Amino acid sequence: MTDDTNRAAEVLKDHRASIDRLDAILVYTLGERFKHTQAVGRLKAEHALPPSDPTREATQIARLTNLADQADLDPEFAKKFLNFIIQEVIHHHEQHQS
Ligand SMILES: C=C(O[C@@H]1C=C(C(=O)O)C=C[C@H]1O)C(=O)O
Repeated sequence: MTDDTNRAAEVLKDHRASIDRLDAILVYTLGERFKHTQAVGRLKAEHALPPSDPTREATQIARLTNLADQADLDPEFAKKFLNFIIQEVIHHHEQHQS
């Protein structure tokens, strides 16, 4: 291996260590978010509220799109990602009500 290749391997290792830490943050963050949404689901079931709230979702999408812009994250990706999570939450809420 050349010095150049060795340096590249070190840089790659450092990036991957950061990626692993960030992935852990994402997983723990999602775990905490789902704890709250499950509590919301129980509350909605107890009070006969609908599983989804399109007005709240639209507010969140607008907020996240704006944050994504500031964070150099593709806003379309941020939107798709949040929608994906929200659909899972709504599915949980439907299960609470059945
Ligand atoms: C968590 C809620 O339920 C649903 C899920 C949402 C979410 O995951 O952020 C937002 C709105 C609702 O469609 C809520 O009403 O706040």
